[in-house]
Amino acid sequence: MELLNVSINQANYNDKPNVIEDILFSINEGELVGLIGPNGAGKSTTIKCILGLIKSYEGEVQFVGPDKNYSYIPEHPIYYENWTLWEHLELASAAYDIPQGKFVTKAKQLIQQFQMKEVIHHYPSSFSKGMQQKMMLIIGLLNSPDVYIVDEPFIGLDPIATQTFLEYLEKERNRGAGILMSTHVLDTAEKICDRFICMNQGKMVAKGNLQELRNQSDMSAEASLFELFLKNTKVEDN
Ligand SMILES: Nc1ncnc2c1ncn2[C@@H]1O[C@H](COP(=O)(O)OP(=O)(O)OP(=O)(O)O)[C@@H](O)[C@H]1O
Repeated sequence: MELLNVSINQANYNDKPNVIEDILFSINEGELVGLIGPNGAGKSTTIKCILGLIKSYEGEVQFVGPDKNYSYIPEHPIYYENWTLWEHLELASAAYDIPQGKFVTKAKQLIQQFQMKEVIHHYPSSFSKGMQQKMMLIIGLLNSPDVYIVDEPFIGLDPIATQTFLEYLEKERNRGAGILMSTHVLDTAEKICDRFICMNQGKMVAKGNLQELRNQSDMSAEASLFELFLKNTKVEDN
């Protein structure tokens, strides 16, 4: 069953027209879709359109079915300087309207799993980049949404946190959540994603599962996601 339908004809920033064009895909229940492409390809812009942060795009983004909720895990940590980790979680819980008992159990479980117990009452400005990223993951995972929109979650995470996050994603997929995840970490994406959307210079240049990408790209049955990425995003020298 479809959870999210994205059909963007074009989007622009004030001074830049057609930053992305003809982006068309959907996310189904229990599916993890990888959004890949070089720096500046338009992945974050696509995500911003989905989140409603770019008002001037042409097209439609539709969460299918009644009362669908989503979580956004940003690429760059966003936080309030004067609020502790726990206060951030309380704020998120209020925003998501999570019952108090359920919130406390889930928040403590996530804090334990992401090894942040020691800093539960500390300010995120005192955290390392990876710890700030873990706080973003914990906030994003708090409300068990129907859809996750995740923008490059892996940068700065240590291997244990990466493993914890991947296990969580797998659990959430089994529950039926759909996930759109932008990432440059192609070896991980190759292992965990069901399908891929490959963007280059604002356009979708390939989409499908690994085998479909290989067929579309005229590559062998052994071609890795990295090789498919290179083939589809090659910039010709003038
Ligand atoms: N706020 C902005 N104002 C103007 N142009 C922008 C803005 N944000 C991004 N762009 C431009 O839009 C294009 C797409 O950028 P976007 O951030 O979507 O790429 P990306 O695929 O997410 O890249 P990366 O992998 O580096 O995060 C780039 O040419 C970029 O310069």
